[in-house]
Amino acid sequence: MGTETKPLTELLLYAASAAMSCLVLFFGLRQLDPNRESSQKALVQKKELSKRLGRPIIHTNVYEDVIACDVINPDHINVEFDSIGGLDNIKQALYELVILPLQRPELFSYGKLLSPQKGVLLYGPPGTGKTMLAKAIAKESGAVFINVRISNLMSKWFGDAQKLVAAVFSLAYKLQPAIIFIDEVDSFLGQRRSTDHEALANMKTEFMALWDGFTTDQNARVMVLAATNRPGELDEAILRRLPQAFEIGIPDHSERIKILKVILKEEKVEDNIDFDHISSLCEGYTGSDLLELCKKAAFFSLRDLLDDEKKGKRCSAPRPLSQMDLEKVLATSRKTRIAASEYSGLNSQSPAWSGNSEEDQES
Ligand SMILES: Nc1ncnc2c1ncn2[C@@H]1O[C@H](COP(=O)(O)OP(=O)(O)OP(=O)(O)O)[C@@H](O)[C@H]1O
Repeated sequence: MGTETKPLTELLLYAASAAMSCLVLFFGLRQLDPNRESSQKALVQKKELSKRLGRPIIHTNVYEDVIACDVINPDHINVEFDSIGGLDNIKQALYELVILPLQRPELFSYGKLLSPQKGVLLYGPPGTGKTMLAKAIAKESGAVFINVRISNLMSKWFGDAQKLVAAVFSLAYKLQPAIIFIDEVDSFLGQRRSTDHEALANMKTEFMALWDGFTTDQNARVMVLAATNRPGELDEAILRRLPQAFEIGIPDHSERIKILKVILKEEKVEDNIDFDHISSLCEGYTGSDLLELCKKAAFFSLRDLLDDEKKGKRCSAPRPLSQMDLEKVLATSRKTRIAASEYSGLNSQSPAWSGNSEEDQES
């Protein structure tokens, strides 16, 4: 090898080792990045969202990326108003107050009287369908559903919680129409206590300020839906921002019939089920209890199929669910109005707007 090629070889070697060092540094730092996993997840979500919106990926900051993980594309929500049994008056009111302004904002631009609500509260016992209703609203209005998890904001991102709260609103604005859903709102925006951590107090203040900003912005197709089992624990300042509140109470007899029919709509069931009778055996049951009842009842037909198989019979599918299956479950469960009584105990100091409760209507 000639003496003139030696410097060239050395140069190449230097270049190769410098390139290797850069690569090692680059990949090493990427591995050490604590936000790597959530950024990757958020990028996938962003691509999905941009596909639905039919436009390039929106520019987001790192905080919005974290929130993007909790954004649900309405096309992927499998709950619609028809999947909810009962609550007919509430569904109608929510259509006018929430869905219409998101779908057809131009209708609400004539004068102040028709200016859209920016926040609605759903309150009532657990399992009565508040989350389901919020998702159905997002589905029906084509709005992205941002499920704000306070635990997410407060846990590993504790120091940045205020920035994350800001990101909830800025992302909602970028993706509008959008619904910001805050489940268990009392745990986040409940009455202020002297024991509240400073970060939580700051987060609440930030949330209220941003919310007020949206309320006055006519171009924002963003709605806050809040849900709680403990309306009595909400801060006065929050109640003022949620003038429209709906009690999602324990269903009555006719609503239970509707819920049972909705739950069993797509299932294989016998034609002669006496829904009126079954409903009368389910006093105090919530929609969630009724779902559990039907799930347990469905196991009887599965057990029959397995028994038949043991006896050497060939069965292609379990038999349809029968009235007897439902009655058997009801006979073994001692479920009464526990949920209802717990609820009224929890909310003995009900706010002024909770006057028309299920209990009142029935008595
Ligand atoms: N009115 C209803 N019609 C049909 N199904 C219902 C109804 N209410 C509740 N369910 C069933 O119960 C499940 C639980 O309801 P959901 O989570 O919406 O209740 P929730 O009021 O938000 O409860 P929590 O306060 O515990 O969050 C729903 O996913 C649905 O399957």
